[in-house]
Amino acid sequence: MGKFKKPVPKKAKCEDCGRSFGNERDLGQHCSRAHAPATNHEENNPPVEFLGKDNATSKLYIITPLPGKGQGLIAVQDISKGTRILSDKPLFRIERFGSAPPVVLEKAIASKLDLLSQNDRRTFLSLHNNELDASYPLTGIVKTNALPLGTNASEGGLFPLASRINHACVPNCQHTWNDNIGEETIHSIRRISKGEEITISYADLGTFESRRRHLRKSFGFDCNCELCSLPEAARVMSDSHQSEIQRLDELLGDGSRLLSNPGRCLEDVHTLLALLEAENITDARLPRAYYDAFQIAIAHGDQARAKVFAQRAYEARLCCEGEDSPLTTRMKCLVARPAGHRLFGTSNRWKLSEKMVPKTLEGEEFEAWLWRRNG
Ligand SMILES: C[S@@+](CC[C@H](N)C(=O)[O-])C[C@H]1O[C@@H](n2cnc3c(N)ncnc32)[C@H](O)[C@@H]1O
Repeated sequence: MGKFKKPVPKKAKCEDCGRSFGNERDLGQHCSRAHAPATNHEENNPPVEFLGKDNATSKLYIITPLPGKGQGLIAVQDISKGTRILSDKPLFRIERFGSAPPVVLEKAIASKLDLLSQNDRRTFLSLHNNELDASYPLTGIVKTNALPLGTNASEGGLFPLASRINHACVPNCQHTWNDNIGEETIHSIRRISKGEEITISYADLGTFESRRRHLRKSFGFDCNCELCSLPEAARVMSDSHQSEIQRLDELLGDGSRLLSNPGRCLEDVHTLLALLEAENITDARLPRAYYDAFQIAIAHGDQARAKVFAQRAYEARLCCEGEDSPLTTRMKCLVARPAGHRLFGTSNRWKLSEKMVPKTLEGEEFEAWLWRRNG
């Protein structure tokens, strides 16, 4: 199974947006949703105000109409970073639609609905439908709202609450399918103020133009989030960061490079992290980058740095997904025993015991050691 011992499998591509996903490095989400053109929200979904049921006592959010967006979730109190805002069971699961004809999909969805309680069926039918084509209303609802059930998922889920969350290009929440509990979790990845909208990203889409094209074509709206509203000069700068983030992320998926040129790969992770910070990105790409650094270190026998990277990956994963997520649990085990990773022993180039994490270094000096910047 060793990613870097055997040739790295070619990354699968999201059928919808073409973004790579699905190798074991991709611990985060790929394109989150099925895609469909727009229709008028307010017509399809009469406004309802809904109090966050998972948090009925603490009232973290309400579901309410938002100008130009249909419905969405608004925080009704300050929410600290790393909070599980909600955890949602799917109404039903459905295979990724691929290229099946709509009439077949419509039938498949109808047979799923037959198995639901009247209440759940009503909830499904109340979800937003972006499709202009009224001939396949069930397919439209699924395409607008389905979230993938995992990174390599062949299935998507329809959710009463999570499917109500709107998109932002730099969102304040991470959505994750948690296979341990069989629910979609939504975690705050930065502090959210009372009155702020709760948002997730429907896909990591790169530059302003590519985001705009994709969101218009697939979801029928023009995004006016903070990132998409930057003035021209700032947007040019952000676009160059976003492109570089995508390039480095792809590059780090090349396992053979990690074996032949670990120093350069580590440098790339360091650059990637700086760019994520510059773009205020604290989503699942953060733990993934630290996990990349962990793998580089452990593949070359450096258990000391691997331990530090594992700890950082664990903390970032915990924030995005919570303690009960399979990936958080896995990272916790690797913090305890970095050598438990299958790549350990691939090479002894940087061999260093776990006990060799320097105790006297702090701040910049520690970072210089960690990233091997001392020559
Ligand atoms: C999964 S639904 C989200 C909930 C939806 N707003 C509702 O009323 O149920 C996705 C749809 O919400 C709308 N939407 C999501 N994010 C948006 C945004 N940032 N700006 C405008 N509309 C948005 C789009 O119509 C999109 O197709």
